[in-house]
Amino acid sequence: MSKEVLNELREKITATDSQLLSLIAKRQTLTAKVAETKVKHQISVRDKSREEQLLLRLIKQGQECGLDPHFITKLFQVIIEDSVLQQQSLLHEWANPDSRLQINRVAFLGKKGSYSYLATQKYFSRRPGDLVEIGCNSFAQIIDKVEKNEADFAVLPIENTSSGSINEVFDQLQHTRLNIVGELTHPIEHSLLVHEGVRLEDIKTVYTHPQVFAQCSHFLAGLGNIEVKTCDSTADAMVKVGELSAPNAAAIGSAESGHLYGLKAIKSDLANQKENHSRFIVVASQSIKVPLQVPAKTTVIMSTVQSPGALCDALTVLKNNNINMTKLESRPINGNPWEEMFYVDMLGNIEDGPMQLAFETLRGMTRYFKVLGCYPVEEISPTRIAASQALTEAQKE
Ligand SMILES: O=C(O)C(=O)C[C@]1(C(=O)O)C=C[C@@H](O)C=C1
Repeated sequence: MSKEVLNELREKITATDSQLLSLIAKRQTLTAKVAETKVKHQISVRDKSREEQLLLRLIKQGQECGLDPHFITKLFQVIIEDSVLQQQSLLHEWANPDSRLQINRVAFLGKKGSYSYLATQKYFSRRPGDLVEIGCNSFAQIIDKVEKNEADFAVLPIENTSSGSINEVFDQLQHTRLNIVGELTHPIEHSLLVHEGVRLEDIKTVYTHPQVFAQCSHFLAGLGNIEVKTCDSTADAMVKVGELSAPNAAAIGSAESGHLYGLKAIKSDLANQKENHSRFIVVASQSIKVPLQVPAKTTVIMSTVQSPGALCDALTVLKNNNINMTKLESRPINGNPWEEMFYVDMLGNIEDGPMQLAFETLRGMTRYFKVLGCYPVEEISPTRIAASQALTEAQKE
């Protein structure tokens, strides 16, 4: 193929991609109007049966043009997820006009390129206002920035699918007056980052964050006799290796961020578990109002009385009010040996009748009870039934 033919084809692809972008933008304008209508008529943002119909039709239509049903499913799941999140964030803005800021000052762990930095970018890309990044060295410093009004929000990692709960963050939440106003899940894809030309067998020292060390322990054990040096964040690990001229050092971090420090990924997918995701919470001084059309989560902390079955009794209150608990974590109470503070995440809006009833009962039977926040659920489970149904139908034809 001559170079001119290739160039001509590429120009056509570029033009087609531009049309695709315009169509996606047009779809977004339409879904924003849908959001307005839903607010007026108090209809839920998510309508899974509409999504199913939509996917079924698209898969069929796509097949007529020779497009793979798996590809169509994946593509539209992403488009619908974006549409739901976009609508949720519009509804949130309309319900909380005072929280709309021109500038969002956000404190997070590490520097440019840390996973918390990537999560911050992702979360605030959907929100109005410019982002001012405030990189911090510790969780305590992050919380302090918001408490002293030097930052409007803090983004904190709370749990990871490989290494579990991040205890230090739970402990910070015990003592702060800040509120949880949001959450997000971000894929954590660890790569081994080195200077150009460095090979795996040259590496003698790996710089990493302790949580990342835990998440990649199998890979690191397989490297044999190497020295592991811990850093405050993955970005610090990248800075360190970026500055070192030694050809035998590597950092573990996101490949996407490695280039910020002149580093290149020589090995990816280092985590013990393939599905390696972190859940982050967003905290602020003021609580927010979550519109009833948006799926919500509420988080509380409580300490129960010291009697047999006290925790079980407290959780039964949730069960009796048909409240679905999504996480239960316990942490020691500082200064009270063998006593525990329980963190409970549950699905539902704090304004729901059953939740109010449950909290009233819990306040009366626990030693300590505090709502940490009610916030929109940001995890959008893709509509799968429709996809598998359509695939079966397509195979039959
Ligand atoms: O049709 C709606 O009700 C929409 O909100 C739009 C849309 C979509 O993007 O197609 C998004 C969310 C709903 O779950 C269903 C469909």
